[in-house]
Amino acid sequence: MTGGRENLGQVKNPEGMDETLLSKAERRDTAVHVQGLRKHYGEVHAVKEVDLTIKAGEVVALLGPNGAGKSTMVDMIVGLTTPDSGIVRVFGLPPRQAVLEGVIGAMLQEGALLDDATVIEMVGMVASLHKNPLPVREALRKAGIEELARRRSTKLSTGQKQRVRFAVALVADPDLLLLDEPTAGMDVRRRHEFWHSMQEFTASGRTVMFATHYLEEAEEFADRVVFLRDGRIVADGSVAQVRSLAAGRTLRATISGVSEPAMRALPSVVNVEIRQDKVAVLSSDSDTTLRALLSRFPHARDVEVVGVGLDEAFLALTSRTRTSEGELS
Ligand SMILES: Nc1ncnc2c1ncn2[C@@H]1O[C@H](COP(=O)(O)OP(=O)(O)OP(=O)(O)O)[C@@H](O)[C@H]1O
Repeated sequence: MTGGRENLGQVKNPEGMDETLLSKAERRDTAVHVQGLRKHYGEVHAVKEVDLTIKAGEVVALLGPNGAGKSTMVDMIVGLTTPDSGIVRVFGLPPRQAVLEGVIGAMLQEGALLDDATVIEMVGMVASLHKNPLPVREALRKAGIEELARRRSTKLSTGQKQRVRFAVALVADPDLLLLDEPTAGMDVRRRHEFWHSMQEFTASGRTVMFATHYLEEAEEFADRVVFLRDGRIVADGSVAQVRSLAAGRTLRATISGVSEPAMRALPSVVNVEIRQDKVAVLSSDSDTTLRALLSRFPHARDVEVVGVGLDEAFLALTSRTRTSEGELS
């Protein structure tokens, strides 16, 4: 750590948890700091004890199946949902303060638009709430909706509404953009335009965290992928790690009397599924795994090796338990 640290001690934050104060330099370099975050709704534990740090300038995709807790996480980072316990800091600030200071721009799934206002009026209203907003026309241009400026929100398509929400998020000229399924409802061309605008934003070194169901988007636009399942981070790695996993192969075979630990013990095995005597093994190096499998189980029958799609890699990842470091192996 560099100099300038103001306080190295542990303090009690308002939620009653210990928190290490960040130095000025760390506050500048750490876009999101989440520690021991939990949220439940009745019986449902939407987010369970999540720790996450995002450095300034990172583009992070939050992936996970329906109900994994992605929106709850995003809502807590934006300050719309209060955690049961845990800490959230955005560039060292509590979420609501970060929003008020224009540090966070958010584009949420259910972000309401005013029926009677035009697009330019809505974005203008939000701009007037911030200290140093972008000129409204510039926010519209960046979101690719200049031509919709005089349109009322009742006359917008789903994809157009998403882009208006994007302009609302951009107009604060934030350091961190939080996006919850930003391209939902957009066709392929609009999706590309959207991500093009986003790249313009990230090129200036700003931080983005987006929740998505689309692996291709995560692969193409994120530096880092965080997988959530059942309210926990089950994997956290660079896009290169995910790519190498997706470049793996599945070996299928029929092996009588097979056990999961025996299959997991084979080299380069990432995931194992067994149904009766049918085995499917996800491998990051299928040649090595195949040689070991045939040597260990010479009676294996119907052996085949097939490519793994991103979807399969994703399912394998989200069905695994987290390693001690939380990294992809
Ligand atoms: N306001 C709420 N009241 C009750 N339960 C909720 C509420 N919000 C979320 N949940 C529950 O918490 C869990 C996590 O939901 P969340 O919306 O965070 O997941 P998600 O990963 O964003 O899902 P999706 O991809 O479907 O949007 C789910 O079981 C959901 O039903």
